[in-house]
Amino acid sequence: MKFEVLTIFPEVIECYLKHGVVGRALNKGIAEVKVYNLRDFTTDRHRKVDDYPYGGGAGMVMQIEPFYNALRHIKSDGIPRKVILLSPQGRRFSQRIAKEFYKEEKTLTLICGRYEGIDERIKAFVDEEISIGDYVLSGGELAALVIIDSVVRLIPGALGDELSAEEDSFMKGFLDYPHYTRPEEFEGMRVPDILLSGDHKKIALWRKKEALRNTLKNRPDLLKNLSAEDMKILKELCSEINK
Ligand SMILES: Nc1nonc1C(=O)N[C@H]1C[C@@H]1c1ccc(S(N)(=O)=O)cc1
Repeated sequence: MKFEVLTIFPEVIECYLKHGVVGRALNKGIAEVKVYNLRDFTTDRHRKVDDYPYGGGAGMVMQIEPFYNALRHIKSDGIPRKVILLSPQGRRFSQRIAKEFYKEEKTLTLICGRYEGIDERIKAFVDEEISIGDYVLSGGELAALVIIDSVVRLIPGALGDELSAEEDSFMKGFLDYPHYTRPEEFEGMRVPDILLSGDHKKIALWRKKEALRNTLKNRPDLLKNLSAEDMKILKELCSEINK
């Protein structure tokens, strides 16, 4: 899986790519990220990337030319890619969209805006606009990293042998179960005995029940299309809660 990021702060992206799951995936060669500094695609000696907005108003707007020059350079290889603009106005990103991007197997070219955004004419060169949430960030770089991280986790081998993306909570369609590790007791709070029992079948059932409990409490909207087994567990849980 290949990613390309257009940004005025390449170091923000490059720093994140040195660590953790994404860093290991890049070192293994199962993912590739190319970061392009927009200032390298300017034509003036000040390497200017923004200007005052037509119509007045506060803030600055990113100029289209550096993005256009960068995209023309990048696209000259003729490889199919999906050009994505990160902005609060885009389609809301989710695990489902991460899977969609992964399965498409196209290079994802991520355009990161700053300031008040990018000249509207950028949309003539964009395939899709994506938002990671209903808030305004200082830059699209965090959103680009969210997409890179969540898609890279789906690549076989990215999570290492002991884990798989299928284990991720949102991959199963609901929230995760609680996790514990040593010590067995901390400030009077004990690890649930079931987790110390060694009975893997009962532990799996407990984890499913607690995942459903968390989902019922925090994201009931995710409780749809449950299997008959999960529905049975959910009903038991509801009767316990209503006792
Ligand atoms: N949320 C987000 N999800 O992805 N990107 C997000 C984000 O906040 N990016 C901001 C830096 C840039 C930006 C882009 C567009 C606009 S605008 N003029 O469209 O309002 C405002 C701000």
